[in-house]
Amino acid sequence: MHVLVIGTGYVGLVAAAGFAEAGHKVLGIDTDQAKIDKIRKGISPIYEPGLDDLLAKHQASGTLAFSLDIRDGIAQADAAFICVGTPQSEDGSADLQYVLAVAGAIGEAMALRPAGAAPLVVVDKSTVPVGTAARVTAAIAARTDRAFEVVSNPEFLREGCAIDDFLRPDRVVIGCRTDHAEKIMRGLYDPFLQASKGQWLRMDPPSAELTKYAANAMLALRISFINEIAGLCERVGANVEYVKNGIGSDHRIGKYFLNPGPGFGGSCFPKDLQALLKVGRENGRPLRALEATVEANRHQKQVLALKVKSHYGCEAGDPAALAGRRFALWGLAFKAHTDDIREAMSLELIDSLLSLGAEVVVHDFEAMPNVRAKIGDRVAYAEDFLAACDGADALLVATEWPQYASVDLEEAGRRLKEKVMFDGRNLFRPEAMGRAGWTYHSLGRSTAFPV
Ligand SMILES: NC(=O)c1ccc[n+]([C@@H]2O[C@H](COP(=O)([O-])OP(=O)(O)OC[C@H]3O[C@@H](n4cnc5c(N)ncnc54)[C@H](O)[C@@H]3O)[C@@H](O)[C@H]2O)c1
Ligand SMILES: O=c1ccn([C@@H]2O[C@H](COP(=O)(O)OP(=O)(O)O[C@H]3O[C@H](CO)[C@@H](O)[C@H](O)[C@H]3O)[C@@H](O)[C@H]2O)c(=O)[nH]1
Repeated sequence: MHVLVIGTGYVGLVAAAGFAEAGHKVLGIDTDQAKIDKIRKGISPIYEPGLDDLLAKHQASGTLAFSLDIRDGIAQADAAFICVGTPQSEDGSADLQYVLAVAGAIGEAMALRPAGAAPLVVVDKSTVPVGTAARVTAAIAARTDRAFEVVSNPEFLREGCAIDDFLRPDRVVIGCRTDHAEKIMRGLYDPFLQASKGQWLRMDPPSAELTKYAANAMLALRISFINEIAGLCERVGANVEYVKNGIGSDHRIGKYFLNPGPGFGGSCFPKDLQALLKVGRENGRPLRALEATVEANRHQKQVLALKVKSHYGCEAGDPAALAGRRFALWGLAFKAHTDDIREAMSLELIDSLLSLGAEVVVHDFEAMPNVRAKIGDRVAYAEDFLAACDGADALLVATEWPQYASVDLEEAGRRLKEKVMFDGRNLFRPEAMGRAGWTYHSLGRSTAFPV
């Protein structure tokens, strides 16, 4: 089949490479000339494991190409995927200007399709609020009388394992009204569903649109819930890792995606939660559990800074207790295996420490260039994560890069002034840390002291 993928960011680039991998002929479109130039050289503009290889392989074989102009591929396309951004507007709603601009461009270009061609399946893959398929339909129909159908096909990939998520999906959700659209979409996704034994879920477009937001809201709710349970564990002398296993062993709950952390971030959860809250308010159905999820996360993003302040006595009335202290911070990305720092808690933590007069030396395996571009020299950058510890008062962990978990702790301890750690990802076992001479603060577990 012939596929147009419009917008070559995280989602579009992965989808384009993924459909090419399944043997379809794909044309990726973006308005960003520099991005297209880079991709044409086989270089991914984003850090996503495995993506460079797929881009190079399929551009070389001729199944995958890129262009700035939608008109280059519209005539023969069976499906056109809209994968542009839907950022958060000031009022919290999803900003649809890019989606609707693409819809307009598709409408204009439809005249290039042969009269009598099968209806073009236009696919909303961007995360969009309920009712957007209808708005995209209206925007295209205002510009053409050629046949088309708009379907909703939300994307569930996670950054850092996007290729695998795309090629082996748990499920593919399709909101469509006709069998023609379903047949085209099924033809595109069947190879992936066969590989993953994933489910094919056909529904109406509004249900598909809402499924995407509800999925992210449910996942975020789990995280805020376990984070609050972790806070309670600390107060009552329980261990959140045991509690997690205890509740997760019930198959109705499950153990996955239930790790306490320093607050969720990223390009999706924060904005999608706000967009869903807005839809709820607009429709007279406020989503109170979701409001609490957001509020809990706002608090959670401060949790490491609060532990640091309490350890050094700021809260006991000495506001200057952090002045002149130096902290090593491991991890800047909002999670491991990505260079993405959007809504990353590390940035809030840095702000808190700097505002109290501390110095911060940071390390991340992929995200340092993005942080440098955002906050420049407000922090120092260490090329090596052990070097970040040199002369620091304490070590803070914000991102769960696996390399941090297998560090030589003796060496890290030798480089610090004192063996003190604030671990926002529970990478180590408190008892072992205490035995190794550390003061070890983590989440939902009692602080370990040197024994
Ligand atoms: N990033 C994720 O992990 C993820 C996962 C699932 C769903 N989503 C959703 O998918 C959508 C895209 O997200 P993303 O992270 O890929 O965004 P992104 O910002 O990385 O990429 C969007 C791309 O669209 C391009 N673009 C903008 N206007 C255009 C136009 N008129 N024509 C052609 N290209 C245009 C931009 O230049 C950019 O390259 C969003 O709605 C997002 O919520 C993202
Ligand atoms: O047990 C967990 C799991 C995640 N997180 C945090 O939650 C955030 C989001 O993580 P993750 O979901 O892995 O990353 P994303 O790449 O943002 O993916 C989410 O957002 C995408 C965009 O909508 C969806 O497609 C995915 O299904 C959805 O998981 C990060 O800050 C994680 O550190 C935790 O704190 N504990």
